[in-house]
Amino acid sequence: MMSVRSELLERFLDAASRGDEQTLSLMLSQSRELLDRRGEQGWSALMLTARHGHYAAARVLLSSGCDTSVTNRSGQTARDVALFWGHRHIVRLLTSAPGHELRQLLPSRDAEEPDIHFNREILDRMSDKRSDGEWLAARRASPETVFLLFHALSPLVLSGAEEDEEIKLCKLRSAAVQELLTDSRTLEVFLGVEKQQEGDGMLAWFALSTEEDPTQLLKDKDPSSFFLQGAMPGLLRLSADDAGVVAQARSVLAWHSRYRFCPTCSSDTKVEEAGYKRTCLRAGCRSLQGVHNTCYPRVDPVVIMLVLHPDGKQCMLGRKKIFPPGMFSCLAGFVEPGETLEAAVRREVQEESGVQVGPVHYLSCQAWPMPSCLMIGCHCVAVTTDIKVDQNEIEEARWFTRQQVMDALVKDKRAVFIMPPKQAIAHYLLKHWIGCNANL
Ligand SMILES: NC(=O)C1=CN([C@@H]2O[C@H](COP(=O)(O)OP(=O)(O)OC[C@H]3O[C@@H](n4cnc5c(N)ncnc54)[C@H](O)[C@@H]3O)[C@@H](O)[C@H]2O)C=CC1
Ligand SMILES: [Mg+2]
Ligand SMILES: [Mg+2]
Ligand SMILES: [Mg+2]
Ligand SMILES: [Zn+2]
Repeated sequence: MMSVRSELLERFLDAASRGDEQTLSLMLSQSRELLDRRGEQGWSALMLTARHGHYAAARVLLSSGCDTSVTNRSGQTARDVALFWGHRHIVRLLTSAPGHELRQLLPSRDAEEPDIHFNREILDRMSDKRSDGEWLAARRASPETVFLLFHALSPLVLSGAEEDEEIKLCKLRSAAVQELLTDSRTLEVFLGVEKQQEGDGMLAWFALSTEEDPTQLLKDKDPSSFFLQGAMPGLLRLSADDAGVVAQARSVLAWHSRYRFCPTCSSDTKVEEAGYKRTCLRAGCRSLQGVHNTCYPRVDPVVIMLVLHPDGKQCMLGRKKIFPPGMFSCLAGFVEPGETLEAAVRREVQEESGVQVGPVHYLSCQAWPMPSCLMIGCHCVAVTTDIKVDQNEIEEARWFTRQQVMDALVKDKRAVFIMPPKQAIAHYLLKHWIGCNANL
């Protein structure tokens, strides 16, 4: 028996083969995700209209923002199919298709990966050492080893930083944390060894965390050290090197604090692999057979996108109620199970602004440890432009011109909105679209 979903798709593809534009439009208005899907033969609706020379039906698909670059199993696009079967009017239509033009509005990627806040990796994680007890014990005992302290997911930092200065992590040595290391309540996560090192020693880093204030167990507490209050904006003020380490440590610790019990059977668990695994203590638990992702730290993928107007001169930004006054940023949303990044971008934009999106282009990503998101940054082009915001999530969404974005970037007095902070990937998506140089 065919599932309802694939039956729907076969009906849609059949309408494309017959050139039945009414059915195509009707079905798309109910379920837009049919647009670029391929059937059992590997053909999309657009390819079928191209195969049979149905001009009007092909236009219906194109005006819905259909992706002209999709290929069948032989690697042919709809345009290739039309060319092969001699439907020249369709070839012409596809060559000048809006999808084709819209795609050109998408800025290309930088040759180098951008150095966005939280992304820098100064440590080699050495995951193969996580189960090597002897090696870990030696690193733990080494006087040079760096220990970071966390309490309620906040790192211990050094005071003294002025308002606009970087906040520094308090890096403790082995001798200071002896009591913490032997306390059974301490949670320990091995973070890795420094990549850039003088000499031939290995400089390892660990994160330590306890439920009660761990500084009570410190030998010689630095009176000027304190736990950062709240994630924002403190974590954004860390240096790029420290921010990368904290992104890793905070996400793993947040996972421990939220997944204390086995998600499969709710029994107690024990920590293994230097803080990277929790194993159920109940013999016979299903999570002990094979590999279960419930035993490992979680990462939640989130798409974040700058929606470009089909005129190429404007972009859409929205604001949540919790944003500081005047700030507008890119729309974002969690990727749902069984969804591609492109589909997630189209769905979230549609849900939050009512705007339909055509082509989507991945640009770059950012670790976002609140508590463990991976922000997947995209540009995309809208195929409709009327905004109708989802009041639950977004207070307001608007189209902004390039000039307005430029004014906001340089904090000109004419600026009509405030940019998201430069540490957020939303800022980078905007800046990349404007094509500014790094000095801005
Ligand atoms: N670095 C940056 O520039 C930005 C980062 N973000 C981050 O992206 C995250 C997601 O963006 P939203 O617009 O809030 O997502 P969203 O548009 O999917 O809406 C959030 C809602 O989705 C539901 N949801 C679905 N899956 C979830 C999951 N795995 N965890 C939590 N809630 C889930 C909840 O009901 C939640 O209230 C934010 O929590 C924020 O931390 C958001 C914007 C900018
Ligand atoms: Mg959202
Ligand atoms: Mg949403
Ligand atoms: Mg969502
Ligand atoms: Zn279990």
